[in-house]
Order: sequence, then structure tokens, then C-alpha cells
Amino acid sequence: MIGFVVNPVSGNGRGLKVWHEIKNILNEKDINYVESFTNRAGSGVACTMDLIKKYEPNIIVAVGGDGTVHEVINGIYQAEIKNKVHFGFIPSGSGNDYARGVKLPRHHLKALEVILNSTQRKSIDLLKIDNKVAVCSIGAGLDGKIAQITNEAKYKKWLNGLRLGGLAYVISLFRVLFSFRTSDIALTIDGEVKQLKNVWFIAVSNLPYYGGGMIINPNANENDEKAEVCIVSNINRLQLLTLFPLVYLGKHAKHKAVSFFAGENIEYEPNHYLTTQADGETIIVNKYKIEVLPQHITVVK
Ligand SMILES: Nc1ncnc2c1ncn2[C@@H]1O[C@H](COP(=O)(O)OP(=O)(O)OP(=O)(O)O)[C@@H](O)[C@H]1O
Repeated sequence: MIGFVVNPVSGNGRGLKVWHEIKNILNEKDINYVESFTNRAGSGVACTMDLIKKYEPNIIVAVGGDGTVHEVINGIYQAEIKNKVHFGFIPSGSGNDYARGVKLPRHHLKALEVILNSTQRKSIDLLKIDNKVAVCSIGAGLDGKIAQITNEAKYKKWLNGLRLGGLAYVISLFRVLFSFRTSDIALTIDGEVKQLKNVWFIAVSNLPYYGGGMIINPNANENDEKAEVCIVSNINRLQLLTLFPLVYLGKHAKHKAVSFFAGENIEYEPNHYLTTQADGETIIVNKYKIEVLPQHITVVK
């Protein structure tokens, strides 16, 4: 049996349209499935856990955007069944960083074909922070703030409807840039400590993309049992603006303000609270401690 967790409001309402199309095909093909609709932000976790408990599906599919991917993966994680239920994805949002990262089709009908016909499976790592997990990235500082105000902004919905969700992050950058305060950070990666001054953000990745297509950690690999870390520090606002377009091309590596690291256990202590995003969703963090969970979830490819 396949369980579908559908976010009807993803992609500014595209989620519901996509689901109706998918459902018709499932009915025509006489596929055994169950569905559950998210009814508010965050409810995808409980929807997933309920489906697993009641129906014991072998595949759980998120129908939505990266936020829905995040919630369903957390539902599977909290159900403590590890690789027993396989994860599938049908995109109906606009960011699609997960689909890009694991090289899944971005068209919903092609994605459905993969779920119904593919026998390929891949075990991938997850990133754990507090009692939550992320599949794409966890970012703190400027990117956390940008994700927060983007998720609250009306223009995200309009732009999502036009399939220009990535542009919403650019608008938000200009909104937060001038009031944002950088921080000093003590960073520990696998026991090695580094002191960093004037940090704009710290992005810890399992997959290369975030923010609707920025290639923030080009070397991130979902099953190398490591997280890639990109830090931007010691740069003024104008220089940051010139760096920003390079991230869309993954060409920021040579810039003097950019440092990369990799490891299994990443911990940082900032000198003030950093707004944090996990897979683009704002999360409240008690401890800035990120751990790689090696090959913790099996995805349909
Ligand atoms: N019924 C609902 N009403 C309001 N918000 C919801 C509902 N269901 C889910 N959400 C929230 O909608 C937000 C956005 O979902 P999602 O990321 O899947 O779509 P998107 O923003 O259109 O896509 P993307 O993140 O790929 O741009 C998530 O924070 C999710 O918790």
C-alpha cells in the first residue's frame, strides 16, 4: 500500500490540483492507496505517523513542496521505523530543492511514474538537530532570517503560484540585509574548534541546494555520512550582495569570505540567538548541535 500526505496549499493551491490528477490515475490503475491532507503548518508530521500506524504502508509519498518533504521525513523519523517505510515525493511546490538534490523528476506525473514503476531505492543520511531531522539543510543566521520572513510573506504565495518561488528569497534578502546583525561563533567540527568573527550565516547541508535553487554546498552528498558546512563571514553588505548571485551558480567557493568544512558532528555557539531554518522551515533551536544520521531513510529513486 502507498500512503500519500498531501499539502493542498503548497504552490499556492497547486497541491490540490496536482493531487486530483494523481488520484485519478491511481484509481484508473486500481492502485491500493490511502491519503491524508495536512490542515495547518506542521501537521504533516502527525499525518505521516497516523498513516504509518493505521495502514503500515510500504511507501509514504509527500505531495507538496520542500516544507512537506521536511514534515513527512520527520514523521517517518519519529515513527522510529528507519528504513522500513520508503519515502517518495511528488512536487507541487516551487522550491524543489529536495527533488533537485536527489535528482528526481520535477514534473508531478513523471514523479508518479517513478513511484509506481521504479524498483530503485537509496538509503540516505539525515541531519539531526534537537529532536528534529532535516533532509536538505539546516541554516542559521541570515538564511534562517530570510526563510522566516519569506514563509510569512504574501509575495511567496503569489510567486509560488507563478512558479517563481526562488525570487521570494531574493526579495527577502533585501528586506533583512540592512537590519541584520552578524555574530561571532565558536565552531566545533568533529572535536576541532574554530573561532569565527562577523558570521553572516552557517549552512549545514546534506544536499547541495537550498533557498529554491542556490547551490550553497556544491559538494554535499546525501550518502557520504558527512555534512558539508558553508560559512560566510567578515564581509560588508555590499560585498555580500555581489557574492549572492554566485551562489546560484555554485561559484562562491573562491570568494575570500566563504569557508567550507565537512564532518559528522557540528556544534556552534553564537554570541546571540540565530534564527534557524531546516529544509526552509523555521525551527526553534535549544542547542546548535547537528549530527549526521548515516543512511537513516530509504528513498524511492
Ligand atoms: N492546510 C494548510 N494550511 C496552511 N499551511 C499549511 C497547510 N498544510 C501545510 N502547510 C504549511 O505550508 C507550508 C509550505 O509548504 P510547502 O513547503 O510544502 O509548499 P511551498 O512553500 O509551496 O513549496 P516550496 O517550499 O517548495 O517553495 C509549510 O510550512 C507547511 O507546514
